[in-house]
Amino acid sequence: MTNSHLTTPVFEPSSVRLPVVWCIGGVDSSGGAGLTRDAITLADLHVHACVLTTQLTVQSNLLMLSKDSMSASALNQQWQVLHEDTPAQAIKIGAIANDEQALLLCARIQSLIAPRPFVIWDPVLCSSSGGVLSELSESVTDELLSTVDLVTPNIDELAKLSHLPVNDEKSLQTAINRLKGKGAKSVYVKGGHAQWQDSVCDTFVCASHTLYFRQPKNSKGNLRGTGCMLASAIAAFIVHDYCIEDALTLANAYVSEVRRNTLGESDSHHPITPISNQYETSCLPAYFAKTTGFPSRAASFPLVTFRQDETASYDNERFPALTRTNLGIYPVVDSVQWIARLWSTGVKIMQLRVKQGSEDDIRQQIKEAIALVAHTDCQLFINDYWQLAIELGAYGVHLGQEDIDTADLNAIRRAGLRLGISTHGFAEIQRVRALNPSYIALGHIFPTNTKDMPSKPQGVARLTKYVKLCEGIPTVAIGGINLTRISEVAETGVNGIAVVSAITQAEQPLKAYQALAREAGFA
Ligand SMILES: Cc1ncc(COP(=O)(O)OP(=O)(O)O)c(N)n1
Ligand SMILES: Cc1nc(C(=O)O)sc1CCOP(=O)(O)O
Ligand SMILES: [Mg+2]
Repeated sequence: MTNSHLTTPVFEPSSVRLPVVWCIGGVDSSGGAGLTRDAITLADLHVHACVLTTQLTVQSNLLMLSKDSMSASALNQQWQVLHEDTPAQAIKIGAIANDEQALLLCARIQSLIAPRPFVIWDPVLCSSSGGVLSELSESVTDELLSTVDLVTPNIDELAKLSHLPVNDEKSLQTAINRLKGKGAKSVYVKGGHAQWQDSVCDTFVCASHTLYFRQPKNSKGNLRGTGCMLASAIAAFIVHDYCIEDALTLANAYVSEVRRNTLGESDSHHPITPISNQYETSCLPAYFAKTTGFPSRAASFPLVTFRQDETASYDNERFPALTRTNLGIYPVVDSVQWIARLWSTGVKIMQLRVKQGSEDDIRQQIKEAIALVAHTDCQLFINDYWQLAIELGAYGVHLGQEDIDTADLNAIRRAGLRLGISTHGFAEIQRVRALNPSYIALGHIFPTNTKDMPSKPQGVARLTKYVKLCEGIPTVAIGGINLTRISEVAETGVNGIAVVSAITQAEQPLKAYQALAREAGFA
């Protein structure tokens, strides 16, 4: 990973009004955690925070002195007023004082009309300064678990919620399954306290898949409120319309960046020293979180994997570099006839993406396409058929996310083939950066009719951020790019622009290629 700064403007302008997140939790008088931390985090990430107070806790950085809970009716009143005045796009729940408050919240959330706001519960049972914040019965805890969309326990909280010991990978998985059995829709476990791990590995489990987010272990200082920060940041990225996987990746990167900004890179800080007089706080080193805005350092982003052992089977070496990285227009075509038609334009990169035909026909097309460009400087990539590409000596292979699980990446690299991989957001980019491919494709930028896409169009503002995050690895933009849109795509600094229909559906494809190249400033 590089240490470069991603200096892109923060959030793409969506609307005049800021999106709204409701934070429901306790006031921490020290300002280290709780609602204050939530509101600071949300403001830092361009979100308006409404605060619904469950309790007032009197805390210093070291200890909790007292707490006073709101009545459920006072909490209800806060909800009612805001519901009419400033509805939430997401709700972040922190410390809930008692069963009465919890049941009120469950009833309120369940009565929200679809599409209801995304609800995250950070089940802070104890404060990091010591002291119990939440005393919930098992049945009420279970009701909450099945009501919210995402619960974000640390290891100790997971053990308490599941009533199971958590002390290794297996018991962690068993405890997560127990929460799922109780109706939890998705669970994000913070691995910071997992002594058995040699990196900090957070685990996300939902109905369809599991993701792991890894950061190097950081023994520096004890920054309070990072759990609140993480859950609030997830809510912020959700209301900025990121999918859950990207919101988690960004929130993880955000906390890592704030931590580094506050505690620095070295271990030369003063450890927090116990104090003799519990009311005397002036000698405490002040670890007041220094906010950073949208995470901007590539090194702050976690490594994302879809299996615990995902990287274990990789050689961890780079794939061969592209011969030239100023790629220009990258035609993606569905037959060798197109390759024959286009190579004479001087095109620097093409892809054969055949989706129909017998195995013999596909083999023949790949063979002919390789022969056609053999004595040119056109870098030809074969989509999907990595075994044939190796066997027939292609220049490179292009694979999608699902292919990574089944293709033998080491065999592709050992055979000397270049590898391009598709991505559709921050989580996938972080998965793929670790593989050191020859290029990373970033899609789909605009709506496309060529392929059914499960993800949303990314837009140019996000593309700009992706290009910076991929620094050091060539990038290719794809999806819905045509003559009208191409110049703004080229301005993001992407190395190549892949198109299907803008060339193959054009009346005069060769002229269309030239016009696209001119408009993008590549000609
Ligand atoms: C340059 C480029 N980017 C993305 C894709 C999509 O590849 P993949 O995810 O493998 O999907 P299919 O193309 O196989 O439908 C691509 N082909 N080229
Ligand atoms: C094949 C493909 N892959 C995409 C991705 O985002 O991974 S978008 C896409 C279709 C691109 O076609 P057009 O240029 O006609 O929009
Ligand atoms: Mg493919």
